[in-house]
Amino acid sequence: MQVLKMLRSFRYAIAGLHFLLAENNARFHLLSAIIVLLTGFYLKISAVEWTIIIMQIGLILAVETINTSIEKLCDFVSVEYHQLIGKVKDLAAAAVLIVSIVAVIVGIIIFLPKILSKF
Ligand SMILES: Nc1ncnc2c1ncn2[C@@H]1O[C@H](COP(=O)(O)OP(=O)(O)OP(=O)(O)O)[C@@H](O)[C@H]1O
Repeated sequence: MQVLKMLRSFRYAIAGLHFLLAENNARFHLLSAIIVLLTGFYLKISAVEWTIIIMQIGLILAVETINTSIEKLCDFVSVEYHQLIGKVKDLAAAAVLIVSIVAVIVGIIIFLPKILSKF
């Protein structure tokens, strides 16, 4: 019974992933993740570096998913312009911006020395 419930929740989560992939921002993040993974293979990064990079990618995709979810909820709650809805959406977008900036910095720290050493 418990296993069936878990499987059903998993199916809903997969449906959520489909909704997410319909969003342009999420597609951009996914494409960026693929480029970062390919760069990691090319530059032969270490196991620790892979762990950090994969954690960054997971964090961005998870925060983007929550941001998209908040946007949808806001659109349902208020179709009309409302200052507070604007604030909520801006805050959710800020969360994505924060993790993205951190990921770029982490990417620079890991990849830049390896790229420079190729020249
Ligand atoms: N109902 C609203 N009331 C007030 N401000 C809003 C409202 N809807 C959107 N905004 C403002 O417009 C910005 C962009 O909102 P929007 O819903 O278009 O998000 P988005 O980041 O462009 O996402 P997407 O392109 O994925 O739909 C929000 O961050 C907010 O400042």
